[in-house]
Amino acid sequence: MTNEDPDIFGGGSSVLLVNVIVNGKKGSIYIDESGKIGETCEGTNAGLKSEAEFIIDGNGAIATPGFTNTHTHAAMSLLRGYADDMHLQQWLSEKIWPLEAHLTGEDVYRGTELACIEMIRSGTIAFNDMYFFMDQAAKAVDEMGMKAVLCHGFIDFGDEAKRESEIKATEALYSHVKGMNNPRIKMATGPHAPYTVSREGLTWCSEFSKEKDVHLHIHLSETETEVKECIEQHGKKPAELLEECGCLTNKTIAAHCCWLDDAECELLGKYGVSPSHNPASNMKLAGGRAMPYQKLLDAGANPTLGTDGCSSNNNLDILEEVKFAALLQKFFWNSDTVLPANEAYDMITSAGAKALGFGPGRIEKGAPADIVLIRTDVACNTPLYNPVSNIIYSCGSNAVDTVICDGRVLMHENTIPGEEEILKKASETAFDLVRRKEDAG
Ligand SMILES: C[C@H]1O[C@@H](n2cnc3c(N)ncnc32)[C@H](O)[C@@H]1O
Ligand SMILES: [Zn+2]
Repeated sequence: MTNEDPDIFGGGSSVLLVNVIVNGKKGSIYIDESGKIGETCEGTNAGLKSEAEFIIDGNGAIATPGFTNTHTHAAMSLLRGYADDMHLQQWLSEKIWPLEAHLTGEDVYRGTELACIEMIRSGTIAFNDMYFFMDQAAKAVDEMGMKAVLCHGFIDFGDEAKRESEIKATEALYSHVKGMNNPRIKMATGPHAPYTVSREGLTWCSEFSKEKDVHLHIHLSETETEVKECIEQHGKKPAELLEECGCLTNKTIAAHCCWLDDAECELLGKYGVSPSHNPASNMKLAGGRAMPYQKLLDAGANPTLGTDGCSSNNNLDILEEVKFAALLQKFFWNSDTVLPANEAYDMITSAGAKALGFGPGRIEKGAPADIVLIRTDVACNTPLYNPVSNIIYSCGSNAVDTVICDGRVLMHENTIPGEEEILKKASETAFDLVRRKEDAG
């Protein structure tokens, strides 16, 4: 690839991608100054060459729509490797939550920057994030040039005072994001899970989401224990409880969904919910069951893919995740045809983009220019019978060369501006967080 000018990272410029494989054919893609795809055509299109401020020679790369990660806790990148090989409830209550009690806004800013670097490196352009101090997450996303739906993790454990403070945090995030007026950044309500949020809390979140027309992001049926406890406590299965509280809509993203039964899959389908499959996290925390992908799809839900946070994964590599998804579905459901490559590809492109409301997730005229170039002059792409097969089953993120989000180049020739400094700061911040916790006893 030819263009060495560092200004290519600035954004707001027209860019012509030449010598790429787009929608299965050799061609070029013109991106206009507003960050939209002007046109795609076969050949190099000499006419457009004079108009474009930058020309990127893809050298035969595959141009794919950028990928979407529909469930993560980005700033948990700071907790990577902090607590592994534990049972989920013990992991959360004995290790993760006590450390998170010492988190600051600065930690979340640095952790989210680190997460963005990692996501960009695997071709991710958008993500759905649930954490704390989300104004600081928004700052990092704004600067890094990605797209995100951000929510404050709302946890009340049935306590009214706690609920009031979670409501305030959610309202504050709404005002903050509105004030940023950045179309790449949206907010959602984030009731953590049916086992950490009261009926009143769930209902408040669903009503707020409807009133403000924003997404709702929740963990659903990750473990068998939480399903049993939900039935004991509420006399209902988790998805039924969410329906009763108004939490199921086509703007709902439900992470995990491992233990849903057939009737619950039908409920998610009826409301057009987007389930987020998190195979690496589920395997690592030994959830014991894979999301019923085929049942959810057949019921009319919009299955998508997420990495979960870095302390249960332990990375944010969507290309690794999508291979895990395609393999886990086949292994767990004992079916060699379930979740074929083209459907796995849809999960991280069109379905993910639809879930978060960020364009069609396809390379077509008028769509946001969210485009990733994947090198073909590498072993994992040789031979190239079928680009989609290679992306799902053989490519590692080391083949990702260039990442463009809303027309802004975030990575080019494997370089992300400022990366070294971001990694250094994140490492210092992580050690400082652990030290603060230890000092507090
Ligand atoms: C937003 C909240 O969600 C927690 N969190 C992180 N990973 C998981 C998981 N697999 N299941 C449930 N909660 C999780 C974070 O640690 C934070 O406390
Ligand atoms: Zn999670």
